[in-house]
Amino acid sequence: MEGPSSAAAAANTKFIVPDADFSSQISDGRRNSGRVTLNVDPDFVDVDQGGSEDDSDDECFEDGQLIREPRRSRENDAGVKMSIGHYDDLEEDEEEDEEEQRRRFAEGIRNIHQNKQQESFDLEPEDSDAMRQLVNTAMMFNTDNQFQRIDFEPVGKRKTPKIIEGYLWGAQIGTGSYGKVKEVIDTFTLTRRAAKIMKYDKLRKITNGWENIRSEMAILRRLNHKNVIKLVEVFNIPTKGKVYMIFEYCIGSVQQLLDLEPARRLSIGESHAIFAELCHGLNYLHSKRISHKDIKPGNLLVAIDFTIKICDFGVAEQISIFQNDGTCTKVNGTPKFQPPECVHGNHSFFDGYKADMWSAGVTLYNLVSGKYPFEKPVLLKLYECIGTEPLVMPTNVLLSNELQDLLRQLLEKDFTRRLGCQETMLHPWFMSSFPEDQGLGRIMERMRTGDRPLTMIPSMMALYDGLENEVEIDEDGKEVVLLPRLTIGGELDHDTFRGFKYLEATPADQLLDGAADDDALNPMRRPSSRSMPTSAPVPQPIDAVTTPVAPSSASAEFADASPSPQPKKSRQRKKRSIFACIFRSRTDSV
Ligand SMILES: Nc1ncnc2c1ncn2[C@@H]1O[C@H](COP(=O)(O)OP(=O)(O)OP(=O)(O)O)[C@@H](O)[C@H]1O
Repeated sequence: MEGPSSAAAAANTKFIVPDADFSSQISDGRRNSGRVTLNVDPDFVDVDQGGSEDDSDDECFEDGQLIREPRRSRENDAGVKMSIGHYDDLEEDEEEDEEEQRRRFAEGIRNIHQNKQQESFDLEPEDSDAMRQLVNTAMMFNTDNQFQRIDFEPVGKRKTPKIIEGYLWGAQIGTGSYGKVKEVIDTFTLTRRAAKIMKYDKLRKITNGWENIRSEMAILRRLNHKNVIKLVEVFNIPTKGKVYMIFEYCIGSVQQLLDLEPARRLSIGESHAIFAELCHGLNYLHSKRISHKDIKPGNLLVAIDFTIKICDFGVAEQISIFQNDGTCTKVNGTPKFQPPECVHGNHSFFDGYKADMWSAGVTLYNLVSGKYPFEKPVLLKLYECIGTEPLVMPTNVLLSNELQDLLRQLLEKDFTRRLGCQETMLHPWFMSSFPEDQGLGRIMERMRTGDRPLTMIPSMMALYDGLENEVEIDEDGKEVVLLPRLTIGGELDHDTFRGFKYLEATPADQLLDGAADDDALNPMRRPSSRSMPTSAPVPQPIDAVTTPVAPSSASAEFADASPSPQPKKSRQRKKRSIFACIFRSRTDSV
């Protein structure tokens, strides 16, 4: 499929761009309504929709074609309990003043939108002083019944917060040949995500750019496995000329792990742990008749719970169900990881599954030794080397006989004799275990303390600095400070900034802490296509539909999770800040 020749043409393209129906939907709803709604309550139950959100990700695709899942119109969110700009059910209590200020804030933001006609409100250098003034007016907060004005730093030094399609944008966390990858937080589900941003122009310039992206989306939406990256959502903004793919968030790639090591290699136990997860992911892909064709450490991401996720399906191929083998004809991938049958020109076809196993073999070789089995500075020489030269085991590390045997069988030049995925998983080295401290433990420690803090903090500060403590009334009627004020004098107060702890905590920490009962460590998210993009069963909040629920406490998930015949006295929650929700959410990988 040809890529659209212009943004206008893109708007008519069925592949990514919303169809006419959707265009009219969004003109009613959020996109053109000029409203920014930070819908931040994870307990939110959409009463209008009967508490059951039938927004499975399948709506993104119709007849094999990708269509944009329309965002629900904010006009219908009468049931929203904690969304800036919607306070239909606002209880009259001592906090109304503050709510009033929030409403004023949201109104200011709406003003900006009406004037600027775009989803985000980041100021570019060419923006006028008048516009800046307008933003300043909108960014007023009230801490002690006194308006405060946020002074803009010189434009260019720091961008103002940006919210696009409900995602609050953080910093760039990666770059690929197709575009940038940025960290975002979904303000609906309050989950950390990674957004891959691709420009139409760039996609047009890359050979098969549009085809590859389209194929990546089509393949990814069918996949649901713990070792395969999850595609949460896809949308585009024709006026910006950009396509956005929202993925589950990962803290880094295996390549980054290797780069952190002085010797550029991992221990045998670490390599084994990563290779085992890679094989589980590949086995799943092959069972779905998908050949990845670009397996390498750079395309293995490490999730926050330290599972390995295969990513980058740009050149992956869906093998026809009418083929009884993995025959592929299109050669793609990274040269050093390509098998002889792809680079040597002796074959008119190759087995995609076996090609993946070769790449997995090169990856394993690279993990344990930091070297590549076939390496040459010039591409043609490299290809010749892969096709003809015998495999030599690395000399910088001592490999066990079993590991050497596995490498030989994976890096077998004759693909008909090469090990398949299931055979690999039955190999003695694969099945052997390693001391626990040689597994991913060391990696976990390193990455846990690595440089992946929440990069949206400055944006959240700009939007929410000055909010009061989050308070909850417990069962005895006592006030419990759930989340203390996060800032002192415009600076993050690290002593009270519990979020960092939660963001960095592992599930084991939670158990050790005995904190599993703590609300703050049990993220509650409403069921949504955004947090459950796959075919995972969505809990049906029947109780929530039929039973009137307390406005701010009982979520559908809660209702489901509390089947006790003696209903507990529901907690009365005064208010909840976006910070608290975000820190609860961490990532849905956990
Ligand atoms: N879900 C994610 N979470 C965290 N970081 C990510 C995520 N996806 C991608 N990245 C980072 O962004 C980088 C580029 O992503 P990706 O490989 O998907 O882009 P690409 O354009 O397809 O790249 P390539 O040049 O390999 O084709 C990755 O190496 C990784 O560091």
